[in-house]
Amino acid sequence: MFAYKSFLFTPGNNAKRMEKALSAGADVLIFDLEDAVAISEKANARNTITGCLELPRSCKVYVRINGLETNFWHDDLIMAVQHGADGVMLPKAEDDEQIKFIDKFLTELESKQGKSPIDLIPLVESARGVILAFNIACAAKRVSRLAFGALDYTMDIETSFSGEGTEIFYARSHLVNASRAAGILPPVDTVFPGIKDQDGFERDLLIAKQLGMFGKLLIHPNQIEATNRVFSPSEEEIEWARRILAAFEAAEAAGQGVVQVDGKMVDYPVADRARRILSQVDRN
Ligand SMILES: CC(C)(COP(=O)(O)OP(=O)(O)OC[C@H]1O[C@@H](n2cnc3c(N)ncnc32)[C@H](O)[C@@H]1OP(=O)(O)O)[C@@H](O)C(=O)NCCC(=O)NCCSC(=O)C[C@@](O)(CC(=O)O)C(=O)O
Ligand SMILES: [Mg+2]
Repeated sequence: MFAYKSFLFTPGNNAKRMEKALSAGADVLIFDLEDAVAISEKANARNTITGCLELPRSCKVYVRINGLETNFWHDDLIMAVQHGADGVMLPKAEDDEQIKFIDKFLTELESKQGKSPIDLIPLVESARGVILAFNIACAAKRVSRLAFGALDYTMDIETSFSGEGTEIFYARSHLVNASRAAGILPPVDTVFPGIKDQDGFERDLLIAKQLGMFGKLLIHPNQIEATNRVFSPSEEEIEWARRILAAFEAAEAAGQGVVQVDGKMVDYPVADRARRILSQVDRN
């Protein structure tokens, strides 16, 4: 599974915006049936998304279904599988039991409809979800990665979303650690609500990247460019990786497992990081 960088949410009852989003440059669109759609609009949004899923597309399209605590999730899932969504996002993901339940439902639905398995991204956005993140990540093979929802999470832990990252430092790091331990892709970071605060947004991207998260949930097209840029290797990183690998491979050929480059020690983990950067360049 490829590690996508930019995931743009678009409300599922707005056909014009969903259609436009298809060419906005995000790796993934998330047509939303949950918190961006009023209760009275849920059935209309499901029909509107059905139409948009039929449109030709060069990006992936996921559907954020309603949570298992609602009466909507069942029809949401059937629509997503029936109309060829590339993945589904489960909001308010709290534990592995939920994931196993969804996985079983999807497996039965896919075999009935002769469809291949759809990707599942649990959106972790509560204290319980964070503490059980490892169990959630291991609960089904179709879970490619976790996503973090800080707006609901900060409400759940009775604080507020500062935009500086202080109050979500632990949750972000815990999701990174749980994902690595479970052997799945790094988690996708939370939305940043300040759609006019480009500097704050870019700072938030860099903090998330440094903590080991990869990719970001977005709420506006003007957040796509910075996200794709920050989560792609920079020219400096590519040049550094090439230099490190050349020096390390020469040292290794001479029977050494460690060498100094630019005044810093380079051993296997550093060389592996350089290889990972260059392999991401090839994939991009
Ligand atoms: C905020 C606002 C209403 C502002 O609208 P405005 O109209 O004032 O924006 P403008 O700047 O005037 O738009 C300029 C041009 O961009 C187009 N355009 C704007 N937004 C677009 C878009 N999203 N998709 C495609 N196109 C778009 C627009 O159509 C126009 O196109 P055009 O007319 O052609 O020029 C709008 O952005 C919006 O609805 N955002 C998505 C909100 C959403 O999905 N929330 C749920 C997911 S988060 C969540 O649930 C939290 C979480 O669960 C998860 C977590 O945290 O990670 C948690 O718990 O934490
Ligand atoms: Mg939420």
